[in-house]
Amino acid sequence: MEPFVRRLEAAAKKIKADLVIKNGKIIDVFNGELIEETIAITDGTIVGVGDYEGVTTIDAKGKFISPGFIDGHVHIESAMVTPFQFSQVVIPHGVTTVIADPHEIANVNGTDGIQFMIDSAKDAPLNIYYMLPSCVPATPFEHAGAILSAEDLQPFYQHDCVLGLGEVMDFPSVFNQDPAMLKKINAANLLKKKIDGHAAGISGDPLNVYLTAGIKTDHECVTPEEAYDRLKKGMYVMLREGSAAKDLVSLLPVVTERNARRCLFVTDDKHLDDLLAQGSIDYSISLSIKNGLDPILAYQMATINAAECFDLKTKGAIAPGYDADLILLNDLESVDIDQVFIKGKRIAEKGDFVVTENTTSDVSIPNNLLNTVHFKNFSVEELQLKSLENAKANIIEVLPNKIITKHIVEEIETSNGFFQPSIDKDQLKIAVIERHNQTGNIGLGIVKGFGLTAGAIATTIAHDSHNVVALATNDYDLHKATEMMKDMGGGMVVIKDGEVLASLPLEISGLMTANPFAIINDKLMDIDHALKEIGFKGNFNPFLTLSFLALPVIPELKLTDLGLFQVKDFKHIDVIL
Ligand SMILES: Nc1ncnc2[nH]cnc12
Ligand SMILES: [Mn+2]
Repeated sequence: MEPFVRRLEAAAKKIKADLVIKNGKIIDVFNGELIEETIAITDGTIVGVGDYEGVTTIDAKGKFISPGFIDGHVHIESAMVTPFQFSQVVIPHGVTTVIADPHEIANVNGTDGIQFMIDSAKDAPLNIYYMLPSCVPATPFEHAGAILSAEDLQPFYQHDCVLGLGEVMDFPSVFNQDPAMLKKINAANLLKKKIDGHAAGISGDPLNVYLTAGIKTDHECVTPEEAYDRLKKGMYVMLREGSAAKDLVSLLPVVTERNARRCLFVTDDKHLDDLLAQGSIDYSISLSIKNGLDPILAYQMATINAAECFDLKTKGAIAPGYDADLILLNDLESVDIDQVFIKGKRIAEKGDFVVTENTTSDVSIPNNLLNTVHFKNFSVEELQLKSLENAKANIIEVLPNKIITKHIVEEIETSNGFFQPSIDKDQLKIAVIERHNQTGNIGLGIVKGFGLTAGAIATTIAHDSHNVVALATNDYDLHKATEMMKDMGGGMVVIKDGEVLASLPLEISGLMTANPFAIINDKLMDIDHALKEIGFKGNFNPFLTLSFLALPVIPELKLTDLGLFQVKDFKHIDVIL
């Protein structure tokens, strides 16, 4: 019997459902209530909520049953693992669907990177949808490993997993009607696809340009006022709780019974160790409830709101015709997950991944995604920053758990005509080394707020162009750290007195590794210990924070391979005044 007919027969109780789940307290996301009914599932689809019998019966024993959680905006690469591995990490946390934006790997390997992410997702039990990278490179003020045009993106719209155009970050290119950007936006609108926004620091009338262009979401709000302004204009607001950007609690005051349906949860960028230790959207729910949000609103934000934002018509609810992506919970407020089902199949139990038929992705890594760190050798002297006695400088000040930075001006120490990093003043040297096109570009700057007392750190995760970004207390360790990036083919490294204290190779585009996530987590622990040896005491993730200092579309002051960049005026400025 054809599956569709089987489902109708099961719905009509003319045949038994494949599976029924009895005695559960179901979250009815439409009425916002708990209902005690039986869920009938056939061919992975919910065919009935009511009084049903099934070939197999699961007794939920009074547990709560939620629709599977949806992460509305995530860069999978930021977890440093492949989509297949990523699904094994997030499913035990109740995430059954993600909308991902592969612009990280696209900035390194262009369309080959996007294709790899789509192929790698096919093996994964997690429902992975993609938004196509709209800004590669993010701005004209940096060099990435690719330049993606509307023509490059067009073929990918044929994939069912592609929902639309990913976060439009280059606001001036929309505001000034740059032809290349308008072509990408028009293509998505003509195909009636979704378009994600990124409107960091933009409010009031200029924001109308985004909405008029069809850009309907934003994940960059850092204040309730910004969120309110976006909701008023018809935007969906994505409350972000990631590893570097933790904006959820400060945004919660904007959420009311009346507007909650236009709010959803996203992680955006969450490191593997945070996902394993803290969780994903499950953590966002529990954190929201802990901070006073009504539990039902929180579960609606994590499920049906995200599904409706992206027109996923069979996701986000426990109702006939919806996919049987659901979670059994022991407790709603603490989001204590007992079992996770995807399309009616039990995938995770008590926080562990239930072995499914395929536990390793059989997608091989294309060669051109390996060994992607290319830059000419340079001397330590080329890392020096010319300065004057008693000079002042434009300095990037980092804020814990934020990806925005402050632009401050301070007096710096100078000797022999060059800037001297100062541990007392917490003024460290930062460098961005272009690694894709052998341009030889080295952007130099000064950063405050990391508090390192020795050594250097470097990584090839440097949003969004993913050049090498390095931070140091001295030029020798800075040079060694950047050299290690080339030797390792990308990743993360901690250096002290010329020695490698800890490292994590990321062989795929310098962003991810195909190694099992457990191995990566151990190496991240080693890195945490090594960070302490160079004096890091902050309550934030220094590598993730460092990785955002090269992203010139997030206020206030950032650094690209072309130099210091003042975001509000969208222009480069000198370091030394
Ligand atoms: N929040 C963000 N905005 C733009 N690019 C990003 N890459 C990773 N996170 C990002
Ligand atoms: Mn963004």
